[in-house]
This record gives sequence, C-alpha cells and structure tokens, in this order.
Amino acid sequence: MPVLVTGGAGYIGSHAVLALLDSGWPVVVLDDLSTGFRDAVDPRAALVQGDVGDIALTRATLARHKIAAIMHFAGSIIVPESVADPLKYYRNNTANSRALIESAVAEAVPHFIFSSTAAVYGVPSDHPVTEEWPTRPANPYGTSKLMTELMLADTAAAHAINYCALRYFNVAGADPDGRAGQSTAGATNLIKVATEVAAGARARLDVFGDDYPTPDGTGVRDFIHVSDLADAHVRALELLVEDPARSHVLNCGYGSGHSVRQVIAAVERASGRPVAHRIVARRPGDIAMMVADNAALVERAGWQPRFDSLDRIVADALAWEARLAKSRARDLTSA
Ligand SMILES: NC(=O)c1ccc[n+]([C@@H]2O[C@H](COP(=O)([O-])OP(=O)(O)OC[C@H]3O[C@@H](n4cnc5c(N)ncnc54)[C@H](O)[C@@H]3O)[C@@H](O)[C@H]2O)c1
Ligand SMILES: O=c1ccn([C@@H]2O[C@H](COP(=O)(O)OP(=O)(O)O[C@H]3O[C@H](CO)[C@@H](O)[C@H](O)[C@H]3O)[C@@H](O)[C@H]2O)c(=O)[nH]1
Repeated sequence: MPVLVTGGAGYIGSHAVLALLDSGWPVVVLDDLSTGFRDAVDPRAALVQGDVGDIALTRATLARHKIAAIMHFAGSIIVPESVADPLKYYRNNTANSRALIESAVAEAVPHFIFSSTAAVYGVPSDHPVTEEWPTRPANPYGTSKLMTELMLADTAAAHAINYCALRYFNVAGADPDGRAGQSTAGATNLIKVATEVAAGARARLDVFGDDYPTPDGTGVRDFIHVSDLADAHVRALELLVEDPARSHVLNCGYGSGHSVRQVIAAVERASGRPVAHRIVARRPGDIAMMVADNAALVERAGWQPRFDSLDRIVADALAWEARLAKSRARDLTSA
C-alpha cells in the first residue's frame, strides 16, 4: 500500500516519510523543492519533483505507483507572509489542494491525510481547545487551511474517499536518531530560533512581548515533538483504513503549555550556554496562549506520545543545529 507524501522534502514531511518507512509503508514523495531539500528525503523513498497543483503529473504519479493514500504536507507556511500576500496562500494552499483532491478522486485514492493547523481556531476564548471549538481563523494562512478542510468534508460526502485533518499545534524538535530536522533558512519559530542562538548561528532572540495575561507575561504554546507528530500520521492512516466510512478532524498537541521564558530556560539548560535575548514589542497577530485538547487523537487513533517533554524537544533540536553547524563548516572548508 504505497503512500504519496506531498511536501516530503520539508521539515515535517521528511519526518513522516521516516515514520511511514519505519512502519513498513512504501513511500513516494512529491515535492517542488521550493522550501524543501532533496537530501531530506530518505533514499528508501522515491522522489518526484513537481507541483501538487499539476493535475496531469499528480494523476500520472498516483496511477503509476498505485497509491493507496495521500499525506498532504506541501504548502506555504508563513503567517505574516499570508497577510501581505493572501492570494499566494489561496493558490498554493487552497487551489493546489483542490487540484490534488480532484486527482485523488479521479484516480480512486481511498484515503487522504491533511496538514491542518491550530491557526483555524483564531483566538480561542478558553483552553484547552477541542476540535468542536468554533473555527474563526485570524489570518489568510489559517483560512487557506480551513478552506481545504471544508473541501475535504464535502468531497468525502460525495465520493469514495475518507480523510483525516490533523490540526498541528507548535511543531518542534528533530528525529531522535539525527536522520532529519528543520533546515529551513530564516525560520521564525521560537524553538528553532532559540536553538540557533545557542548554536551560534544567530546573535540573539527577540522575545515578542512580556505583558500577556500568562503566568510570566510571555506567550504560551503547546509544543509537539515532530517525531510524535509524524507517528500521529501513521496512526491516522491506520484509522482511515480501519473504517473507510469515517473521517476525522484531530488536534495534535500534548495538552500542556510552555512560555517563551520556559523555552529559553530549557535551551540554556540543555546547551549549557546563555541564550542572548531582549524583550521587544508584541508581534502583530500573536495571541497569548494556544493549548490543545488531544483526547480525540489519543482515544480514537490510539496515539501515544514518546517524546512529550520540553527538555527532550529542545535536546533533539539542539543536536540537529550542531549537525547543521558542522555541515556549514565543511562547506566553508571545501569552498
Ligand atoms: N511548522 C509548523 O509549526 C506547522 C504548524 C501547523 C501546520 N503546518 C503545516 O505542515 C505542513 C508542512 O510544514 P513544514 O513546517 O514542514 O514546512 P516546509 O516548508 O518545511 O515543508 C513544505 C514542503 O512542501 C513543498 N511544497 C510547497 N509548495 C509545494 C507545491 N505547490 N508542490 C509541491 N511541493 C510543494 C516544499 O518544497 C517543502 O518541501 C504545511 O502544510 C504547514 O502548513 C506546519
Ligand atoms: O523569535 C521569536 C519567535 C517566537 N516568539 C514567541 O513564541 C511563541 C510561538 O511563536 P512561533 O514559534 O512563531 O509560533 P506561532 O506563532 O504560535 O505559530 C506556529 O504554530 C501555529 C499553530 O499553533 C502554526 O499554524 C504556525 O504555522 C506556526 O508557525 C509566540 O508567543 C511568539 O510571540 C518570540 O518571542 N520570538
């Protein structure tokens, strides 16, 4: 039962490829390498370079490899960019997903797993957030993802396909065996930035506001280890195969929050170095807190996280930064 992983050369997709291969699923990756890396794709997987919006290419790929399920990670992911250039997000996230879903239906692919986001909830009025919470995205990125969820729901009602939309909270860390990690240049995510500072790849971390209504005044998020998230995808796939009549929308988080200050302290503990930082103004569009209720993922999919501690996430992220620093040094020597 081969699985097509779109965006499999990216950060989260490359970890899902490892989780699938490790569980015995053959994998074909479809990626245009716009933000991904060829060498992030495990050599056990086939790589097709191209755009998920290219229906001729996706149909041919689905048919040639007899694909039984699609995991759709490909997309654009930068929230402020989505505010400045919303139509890019409605094209690459919404329109290209529509094209991929059309190809899936045309080629009778029975299962579809979609990378959604906690951003579909906008500014929740309480925590933890369950899947029944109203969806009111606060930016075009969140709207572009919610529109894809809605297309999937309508498509599953009309055709022989079921789906699982996984709403990720804050994804961080790296493969515990050092096989993959986040290589994105200029990433803006907190743990990536803080570990880059500890590794000497950035001068300093800006803390966006310390006057939020949270215990220490800084923002609180539910950080999930990328390998636990990858495993949730394998569980979700098994769930879809088990009962093809049923689709699911599942939060992916641990149900506990950590503040920006707690993250800085964890990185300092793990690296043994101070993380240079300064408090600056709040970042426009940020919210005080976002924490998942993950009961549905645990109970329905039988998901059991293995790396649910901030120290573990930070340790694996730091190990990946050390590898990146080594390969930068090698490139400089050979240049
Ligand atoms: N990183 C997070 O914290 C987070 C949180 C919630 C949801 N997500 C979602 O998870 C998914 C993966 O995110 P990531 O952090 O791994 O990002 P990433 O940029 O590392 O990976 C995206 C991958 O998709 C590829 N891609 C982009 N557009 C494409 C297209 N039209 N056709 C083919 N390939 C294309 C890129 O080359 C890249 O390899 C995205 O859909 C994102 O919206 C991420
Ligand atoms: O340099 C930084 C980066 C972040 N933060 C703070 O750290 C927290 C987390 O920020 P970040 O890591 O940028 O994540 P979010 O803004 O919460 O968004 C992430 O999590 C969402 C789901 O909850 C996804 O939809 C987004 O794609 C993903 O970037 C927030 O309080 C930020 O203000 C800083 O103080 N300094």
